[in-house]
Amino acid sequence: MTVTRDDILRQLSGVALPGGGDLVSRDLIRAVTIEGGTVRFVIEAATPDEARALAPYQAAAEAAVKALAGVTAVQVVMTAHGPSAKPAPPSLKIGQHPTPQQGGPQKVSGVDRIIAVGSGKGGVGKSTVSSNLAVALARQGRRVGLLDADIYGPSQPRMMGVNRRPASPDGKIIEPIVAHGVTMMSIGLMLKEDEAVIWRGPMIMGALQQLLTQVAWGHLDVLIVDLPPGTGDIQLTLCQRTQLTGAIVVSTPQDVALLDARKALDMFQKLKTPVLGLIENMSSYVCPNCGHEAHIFGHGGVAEEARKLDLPFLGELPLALEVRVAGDAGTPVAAGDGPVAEAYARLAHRLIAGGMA
Ligand SMILES: Nc1ncnc2c1ncn2[C@@H]1O[C@H](COP(=O)(O)OP(=O)(O)OP(=O)(O)O)[C@@H](O)[C@H]1O
Repeated sequence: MTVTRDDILRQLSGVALPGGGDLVSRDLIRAVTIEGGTVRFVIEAATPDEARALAPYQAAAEAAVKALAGVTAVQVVMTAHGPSAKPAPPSLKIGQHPTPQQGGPQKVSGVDRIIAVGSGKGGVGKSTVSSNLAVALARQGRRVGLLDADIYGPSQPRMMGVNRRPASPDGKIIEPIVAHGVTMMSIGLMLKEDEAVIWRGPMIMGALQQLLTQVAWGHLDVLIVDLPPGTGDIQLTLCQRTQLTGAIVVSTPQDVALLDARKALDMFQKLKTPVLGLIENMSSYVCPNCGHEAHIFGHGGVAEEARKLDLPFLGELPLALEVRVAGDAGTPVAAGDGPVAEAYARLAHRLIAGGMA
């Protein structure tokens, strides 16, 4: 049996690295060649220090590839750029007219599942849920991507603690950034801080298409897409052009938020995107001083709505100061321990058990 490049990358994506990700998702594999039963490849670290840290994983990489049927010999070379060989600044410009697409919604290469996280109303915690869910899934061993598609108000760079511009040395492919074990990309990383995006629909569609197809996502079990609030061009483009596993709708229990959540649900149904379930965020507040539990935005409204619409209710997430503080500090609360991290772990487990992530 002849081994293929994809077989090799699949094996190498099983070699997990400290700090999250694996040899493939962190984009460290270069120059894969196959000659008969002999496989050669290069592990290319960014710096000599990184190469030293990766040295113990070279043998694991070799063993993983050797385990493939048809492979008789494996030669791995570890290289490192000198400190001066930093990735070139991105020459790829985000924002262009979309290229025509034949046929119906398409898959994103290497990505097994795509979950869109939406809300009708802004500020209900959709970005918070997206980042925390991504981190919780990664902690349970899934290969997770996070795409911040909130073109008008990208908040994932702040929430995931990333402010480095992704490199695009060839001007065609963008190398995503790995943070908290999640491969992430946001349009916010490609814009200057304080730069406003003033685009019409076609430009937005083109930018989304670039973020999906020109980012080297690697092999992912699931890509979480953090949508902007509402029911606009991004939602329409994503649902019509990309094969989605489904959508999750986040709402607070407040009536006014639920009203908008219904619109988002209606949109996903019209676009024939399966709704995987609803999440109630800011469900209850436990006073850190006296332990009293209050329901600032009401309670149970989202579960009730899910029941009425015969949709799965995926869970409640509390309103907690630590959630906001962790988000602002760039380390999602799900990366730590405690009741909120546990709530996210349960949510992640439920999605994995259901084959959704
Ligand atoms: N459960 C929570 N407990 C405390 N603060 C929260 C919680 N969920 C979200 N927040 C905070 O509320 C604010 C809005 O959250 P977030 O940005 O996630 O909402 P959004 O729905 O994505 O908003 P937008 O519509 O602006 O994209 C953030 O400051 C966030 O830290």
